Amino acid sequence: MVIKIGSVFKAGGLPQVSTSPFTLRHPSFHFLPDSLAFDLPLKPQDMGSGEKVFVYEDLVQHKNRTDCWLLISGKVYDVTQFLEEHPGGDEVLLAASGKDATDDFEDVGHSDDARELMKKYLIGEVDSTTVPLRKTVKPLASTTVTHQHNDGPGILSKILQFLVPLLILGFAFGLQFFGKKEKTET
Ligand code: HEM
Repeated sequence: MVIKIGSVFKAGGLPQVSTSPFTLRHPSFHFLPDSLAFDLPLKPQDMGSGEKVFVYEDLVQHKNRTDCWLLISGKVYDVTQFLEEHPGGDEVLLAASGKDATDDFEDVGHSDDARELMKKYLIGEVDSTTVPLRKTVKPLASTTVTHQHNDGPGILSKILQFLVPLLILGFAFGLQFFGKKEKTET
């Protein structure tokens, strides 16, 4: 039976770690008598700096004007008090809550001051194993179409432009030649 050190359990909707600073008691094994219950030794760095560890699903419950959390680069920020002050407006923050907002945040190109300010709202981090993978795959159709435009029809139409007049010319000469031949025979 393997337990990942640093895994999170929820009690009353909130993730919890055991009260002892370097141990974590997993509730999945609550059926074990206390004498058999095991505490996993945790190194201080596993605990972070006393920050809470959340699961990704927790974010869904904090995406409104009175309770707004952001997930940026694995860290969770409670920006409820910052909504009104945010220079980019509250709407963008609300739209970026309830999901991984890393790309939204980075796309804006926030200043160093903004990154410093973030620390004020940091409340914990998210268990990375609970975060869905980000989709970065480009649609296949667009690459195929570009490819076809460059090679396929381009070359084919050039060949046809050259061949069609030649064929018409050959056909005309052929008709003339056979027409003359028939006349001389009669
Ligand atoms: C804790 C999180 C955040 C903090 C502390 C923060 C802070 C700031 C600050 C200080 C600025 C002023 C410009 C600068 O110094 O870079 C700013 C601008 C802006 N932020 Fe944020 N921001 C946060 C998250 C986000 C997120 C998730 C978005 C989502 C798209 C966002 C969108 C914007 C936009 C659109 C602007 C305006 C940029 C402009 O007008 O040039 N911010 N933010």
